[in-house]
Formats: sequence, structure tokens, C-alpha cells
Amino acid sequence: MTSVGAFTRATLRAQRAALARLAAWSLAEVLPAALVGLLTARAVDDGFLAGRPAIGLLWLALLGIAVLVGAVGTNRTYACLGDLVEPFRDDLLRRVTAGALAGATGGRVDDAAVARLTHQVEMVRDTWAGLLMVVRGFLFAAGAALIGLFSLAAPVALLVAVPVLAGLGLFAAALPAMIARQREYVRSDERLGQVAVAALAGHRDVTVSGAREQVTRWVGGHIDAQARVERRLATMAATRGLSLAVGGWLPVPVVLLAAPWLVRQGLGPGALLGALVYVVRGVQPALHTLVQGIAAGGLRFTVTLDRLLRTSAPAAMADPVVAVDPAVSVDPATEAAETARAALSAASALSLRAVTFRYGPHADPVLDDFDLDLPEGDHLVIVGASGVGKSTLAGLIAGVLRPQSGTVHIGGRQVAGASPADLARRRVLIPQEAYVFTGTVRDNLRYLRPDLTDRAIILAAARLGLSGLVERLGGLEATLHPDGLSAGERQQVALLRAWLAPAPVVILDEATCHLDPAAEARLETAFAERPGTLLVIAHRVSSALRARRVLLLDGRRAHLDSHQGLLARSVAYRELVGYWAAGTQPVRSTPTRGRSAPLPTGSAPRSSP
Ligand SMILES: Nc1ncnc2c1ncn2[C@@H]1O[C@H](COP(=O)(O)OP(=O)(O)OP(=O)(O)O)[C@@H](O)[C@H]1O
Repeated sequence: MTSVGAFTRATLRAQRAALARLAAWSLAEVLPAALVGLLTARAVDDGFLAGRPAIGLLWLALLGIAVLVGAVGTNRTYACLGDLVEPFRDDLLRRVTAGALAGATGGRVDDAAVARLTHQVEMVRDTWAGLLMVVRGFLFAAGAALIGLFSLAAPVALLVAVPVLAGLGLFAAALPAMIARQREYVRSDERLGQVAVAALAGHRDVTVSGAREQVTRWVGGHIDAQARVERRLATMAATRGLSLAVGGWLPVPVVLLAAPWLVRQGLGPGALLGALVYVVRGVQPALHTLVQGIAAGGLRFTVTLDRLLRTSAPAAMADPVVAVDPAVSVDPATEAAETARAALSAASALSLRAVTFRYGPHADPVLDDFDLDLPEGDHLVIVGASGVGKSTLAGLIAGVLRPQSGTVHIGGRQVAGASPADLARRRVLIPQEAYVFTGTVRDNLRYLRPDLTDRAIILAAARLGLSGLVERLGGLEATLHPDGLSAGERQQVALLRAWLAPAPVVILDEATCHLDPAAEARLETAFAERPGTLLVIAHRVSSALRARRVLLLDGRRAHLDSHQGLLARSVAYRELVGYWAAGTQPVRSTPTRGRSAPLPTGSAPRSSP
């Protein structure tokens, strides 16, 4: 993909002749800026202060002529600007439409995308034109003022140049951070838009499924994130103010403070006045225009052009329903795994310490003084009779439930008090009844990671053996209606979404109960191979066979071991396996842990070897 720098450099190289014409007319434009101080000094020293007002007026008349020449220069620079900007626009447009068409081979052309890209190209063209004028204006105006100043009074030129260069240096040093903040702002703005659209499109399902509070927290998290990004962007305005103060204003007191010394060196009052005119009429506005112009248009230009060049790359425009290209040099399964790995930024070790949880103030605890440690990358299956507390444990780990006492940590950071956005980055929980909302298949699958490309989704679907499902649903563009899906299809959509999620911890709470054993095995294996930690609340004994370790909650005690180890050591586990083999599910026996016989302190397992 072409970078912004490479693209603009190539464009400027191709337009050398137009640039030279622009430079020539810019010289004419800045004639008054170059002469204003010199002519003012002459008018004052040789004319008005010398008692010869006619001479003074003559010098000012010369300044008037210079202003007229400057006006012609300004007029011509705009004509030259068109010669520079239009080829830039044409080149960019050629690229983005070619990218859109290449992405559409084998499918239809996305008219809306082409229209959107064309509109963005026009925006970039306008900001490019503004940027050229701002940078050119600064170079010529500040250069002319400094040259004029140097020929009028060389020591003053040196006194002024130092703070001007310091101000410019400050601005240049802060520029990368400003670009990063601006990029952050654009991304967060887009994310918020996507989230708002998804929440609005699915609002009926959200209401029906009682997920209003959860979705409100989710959208609220994005709004808070946007506010944080905007605050960070605002601090950049302060940096700009500082560089303007140093480069634009500091030279004035510097020259005034040095005035007695300059007069002793033989500088006349007219020359001193002329020098100040160069500073306040030449250097200061030039610097102001440069800093504000780059801050406004320049940052927008860099970020928008960067995105445009990225999104117009043919790979990113792949048609949602096109199958994976067999000629692709990277193994799709590897690339899909890379997608999952690239997303995982947080650590995945889990730790529960002295956790006690009850559903009501007077209810018996479901978990009492419960400890559990899982190292990063573990694959654990949680088993136990119905009602023993498996889903409760999953909810506590996921941060959906809050323990009355004790702590839960994911990746060394406490779950309690984490924002929904932060929690979503650390873990994903798929309950038995999977959540699917009315919206496109793509939106449903990108719900937890909106920056995913279509290609990444398609590869992941292939990796999980769900390409057929995506095709059956009508492709990524098709609209999903939750009511029109079977429970198994809903689970598969939710599982693919979870696999693509950025969270390093995945908790499947009977999330494959509506699938056949073969599909369940395929999906569980894919999740086990995904980087990070996997917790499965088992629905069949086969899940326990696949896991590295099994956690048995049996009502009084919790045991943690391998499947074979538990078979050998635990009667309760052997009974459970027997029930499973018979195709039934045992119900929690009485007395139960957390009811009449809570789990004794220290009886819960610590998984560390
Ligand atoms: N929202 C709730 N309010 C009150 N009690 C609850 C609530 N949810 C679960 N319980 C109770 O907490 C205990 C543990 O329930 P939990 O759903 O965690 O068990 P489970 O092992 O996952 O069961 P199953 O295998 O049937 O899903 C049960 O006695 C259950 O009745």
C-alpha cells in the first residue's frame, strides 16, 4: 500500500513545472512583505523624521506599487494551484476507483462505496490545495520578512530568527503526536457511529432480550472513549498555542529589550520600527497561518488520505461472499489464526480469590470462599450437576456477576469496576442462548471488533467450518433476522463472533448445546487452538476429553484434574460421566454446597502445578 508521504512526494515530483511557476508568482506575491520594513524605515528616517515629508510619502508610494505587484502575484498563484491540485485529484481518484472495481470482480460494483470514495477524494483535494497554499505562504512570507529584516538590520534578524526557529521546532516535534491524536479521533468517531447504528438497528431485539442495560453500558463506554480522545486532542491545541507564543510573540519583547543596545550600535528609530513591522506583519502572521493551517487541514489531510489509500487497496475491497482465493500465498487457516492472535493484547491468566457469591442477601451462597488459578493459555472444562453453580462461576469470571466478597482477576487486573469496554477487551462470554441482533451478517460478526476486514471474517469462517453458514445466510451483506434462525445457527454466529473478538479469555457456557457432536468438536477444537485461555461449561463428556483439565463442582467440594485423573479419583465424576453416557444430566443433590454445606475454605482447587 502506498503511504501518504510516498504518494504526495510522487505527485509533487510529477508536477515540477507547475511548482516552479507557483514559486515564481509567490516571489511576486511576497514583494510587499519583503519591502515593507525597508521602505517604512526609509520613509521615517529619510523622510518624515528628517523633515522631508515628500520623500517619506514617495517611499510609501513605492510600497503601494509593491502591494499592487503582490496582488497580481496572489491572483496568479491561484491559477498555478489548479495546475497542481487537479492532477493530484485525478491520480487519487484513479487509484480509489480502480481499487473499488478490483474488489468487485466476480461480484457487483459497490456504487455507494464508489460515491463515498469520490466524495472523500474531493475533500482530500481541497485540503491538499489549502495545505500547499499554507506551506508555500509561510516559506515565502517568513523568508521574505527575514531577508528584508536581515538587509535592514542583521543583528535584529538574528535576534528574531532564534525564537522563530524554536517555535517551529516545538511545532514540528509535536506534529507526530497531533497526527496520532487526530487519527485516534477519526477512528473513535467511526467506531461510535458503528456502535450507535448497531444499537439502533437491534433495539427491538435488545429490548426483547432484556439487554438494554448491557447495551446502554456498551454504547456509553464508546461515548466515554470518544470524550477521552477529544480531550486528548484538545491538549494538542495548547501545544500549538505554545509554539505560536514562542515563535510569533517572543521576538517582539526580544527586539524591544534589545532596543537600547541596537540604538547604541547605530540603528535609527525608523530602522527599529521597520524591524518591528517585519516581525508583526511578516513573521508572526506567516507562522500563525502555518501552525493553524497544518493543525486544521494538514492533520485531516494526512489521516483522510491515509485511510483512503488503505481502503482503496484491492484486498480490503474484497466482495463479502467471494470464497477465499485458492491461489492466495498465505495459508488461510494460518492467516485466520493470525487475525485472532493479532487481536489479543491483554494477558489471559485467571485468578479467583476467596470468592463468595449468593443471589440474594438471605440466600445460601452458590460459591463460598472459592479459589481458582488458571495459567495463561489453559483449556478448562467445568462440569457438575445441573444447578450446582457452573453458569454462576462463568458469570463471576466474566464480570457479569459481582461477588459479595473475594476478587476475580483476568490478566492480573481485577474484573470488578472495569468498564464494559475494558471487560470486552479481556473476555468474551457466550451463553447457552446466543445473542444475535437484526442487522447485517457482517455487523453481527464484527460486533466485538468493528475494525475487521471482510477477508478476515471470511477466513475465520473457513477456519471454523462456517463458510457454508455465512453463504446460507446470504453473505456478509445480508440482513439477519434472529427469528428466522435456528437456535444452532444463532449459536454458530455467536461463536464465530467470539472467535474473532479481541478478548484473550473465551467462556463458552453450553454455547454449543444446539449443535451436533461433530460441529461441537470442530468448533471447540478451533477455540482451543485460538491463542488465549478457554473455559467450556460442558454439555457432553467429549468436551471434557478434549480439555487439558476438568473442574468438577460437585456441591460440596471442587476438584481440578485431568479427565483421567478425575475418573480415577472422583466417584462424583464417574457418576457424572455415567449420566452423560446415558444421555441424561444429573441434578444437584442435597445437601448442597452453598446451601446446607457450603464449600469449605481451601477446598477449592488451585490449578497451578
Ligand atoms: N438469577 C438467579 N436468581 C436466583 N437464583 C439463581 C439465579 N440464577 C441461578 N440461580 C440459582 O443458583 C444456583 C446455581 O445456578 P447456575 O445456573 O449457576 O447452575 P448451573 O450449574 O449452571 O446449572 P445448569 O447446568 O442447569 O445451567 C441454582 O440453585 C440456581 O437455581
